[in-house]
Parts: sequence; structure tokens; C-alpha cells
Amino acid sequence: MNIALIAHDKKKVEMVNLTTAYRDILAKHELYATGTTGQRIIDATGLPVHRFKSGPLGGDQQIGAYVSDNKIDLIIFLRDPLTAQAHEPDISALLRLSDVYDIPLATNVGTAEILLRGLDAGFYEWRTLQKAQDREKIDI
Ligand SMILES: O=C(CO)COP(=O)(O)O
Repeated sequence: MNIALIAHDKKKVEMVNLTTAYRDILAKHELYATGTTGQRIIDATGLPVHRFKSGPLGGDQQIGAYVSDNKIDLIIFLRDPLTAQAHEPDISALLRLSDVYDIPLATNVGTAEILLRGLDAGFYEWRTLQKAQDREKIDI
């Protein structure tokens, strides 16, 4: 599965702790991240992460484009609910697209842990089927 990892500045330590704790599960998947978050994860875990631009410079929108292309299966977006973000419209757009395409998205560590454990337990096999069906539709 393709997992997108994003954390606002005040949540980056939580993201590092989460990805370190769940390194073994994450290692089985393809990881994508906004620029700074991705670098922090690489430094902490050594896992390969495809890094997009930093969030304020368009990284959230790049991940949104991947969601609309059916290339992201799960999103962990540790948002800072107490700090205004200059790129709030980009953040809202990504959250909206995750709902448009029914992509599971966690905005806090508690939910993120459940999603990652669910992923490892095989709860997302429907995504594999859905993607195969979508490919068939495109082939027709
Ligand atoms: O701002 C962000 C998401 O909205 C995160 O971007 P960075 O990972 O580059 O800090």
C-alpha cells in the first residue's frame, strides 16, 4: 500500500515517534511525505520515503493529486489544531479529496495507530480489489 505521512511542525516529534514505533509495519509499504516531514522520518527510521515539496510550498496539493490518481491508500496527517497555517486551503483540499475517494485518513496519533494496526491485520485488502477494478474500468 502507498502511505502518505504529513505532520505540522509542532507534530513532527509525534510523527517521528509514531514512525519509529511502527517502523516494521511501515517498512512493508511505500511511503510518501511532504518535504520536511519526510526528511525527519528518513533521519529517524532509515526507511525510504518519497518526498514531495514542503506543505506550504505545495506538498499537500501534490499528495492530493496522487489521491485523485488513486495512488495513495492511507494518509496520516498529524495536524496542529492550535496554530493557523498560511496554506490552510491546501490542507482542507487534501482532507476533502480523501473523503471524495474514501481514503482512510488519521489526523491524530490515536487514530493513526488503529489504522496502521488495521493495515497490518489485512483490513485494507478491499483497496487492492478496488484498485484492480479501477484498472479494469480504465482498460475498457
Ligand atoms: O505543512 C505541512 C502540511 O500541511 C507539512 O509540510 P512539511 O512536512 O514540509 O513541514
